[in-house]
Amino acid sequence: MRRVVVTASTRMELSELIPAASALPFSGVGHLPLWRAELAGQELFIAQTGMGKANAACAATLLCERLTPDLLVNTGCGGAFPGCGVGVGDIAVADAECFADEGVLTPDGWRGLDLIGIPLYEGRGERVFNRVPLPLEPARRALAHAAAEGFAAALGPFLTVSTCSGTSRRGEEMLRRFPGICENMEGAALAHVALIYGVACLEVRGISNMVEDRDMSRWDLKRAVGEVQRFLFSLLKCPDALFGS
Ligand SMILES: O=C(O)c1cccc(C(=O)CC[C@H]2O[C@@H](n3cnc4c(=O)[nH]cnc43)[C@H](O)[C@@H]2O)c1
Repeated sequence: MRRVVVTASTRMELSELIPAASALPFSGVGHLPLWRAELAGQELFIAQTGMGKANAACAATLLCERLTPDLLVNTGCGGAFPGCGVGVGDIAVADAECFADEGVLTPDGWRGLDLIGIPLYEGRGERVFNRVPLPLEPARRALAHAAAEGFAAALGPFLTVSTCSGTSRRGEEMLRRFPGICENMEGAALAHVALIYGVACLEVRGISNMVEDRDMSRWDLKRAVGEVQRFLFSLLKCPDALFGS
């Protein structure tokens, strides 16, 4: 039976998926709040990682060590960069993840880890500095599934940050570092651990806000996490869409 592990940083981002999948609490994987279900002939684990890169990397390591998943799916909400093709309530699918804060601030501006010359990951013919590649086929199948099921969605690179971009100016600065459609706080860490363990990784997020001057009245966390969980549940019920036929 194929094993799929879904992660999100907060309980709110899993609040509809857990009951929809009839998942039950499962203990024994470190400190992690975890649920287990069987869905469409697959074993599904749903884990709450906590917010940010440190929590995400710790959780992903535990999950890869203890559960040896066939696929790691990271979900939750995220901010969309204006003009990238998605808005609040839409779905963003990652084709790569970038550690967008890791680098050097030089007198001539910010530079990525290639300036230092020491990769974050080296192996299987790859040297990864800031940009962690994600397997393209699961991402393309997820995008096609979104279109088929009537969800507005876009595919593109995601940026993972420690400091959320709460101004348009900061958002523009981040896009000068790396092209991207969606900002978040965990994805690159999960993609990085999945790469180390050789586990396929997919990231799908619901857009809760635009990356712009911070105005919480324009955010819709509830709609974002609702849409992405409905989308993800529909995807998880279709092993062909998840793994290919
Ligand atoms: O209060 C704020 O200014 C604020 C800024 C960014 C995110 C939050 C949250 O409460 C959610 C954190 C959670 O959601 C992801 N997320 C959602 N939108 C963004 C964003 O624009 N930039 C970065 N991360 C975002 C993130 O992955 C966290 O897990 C509050």
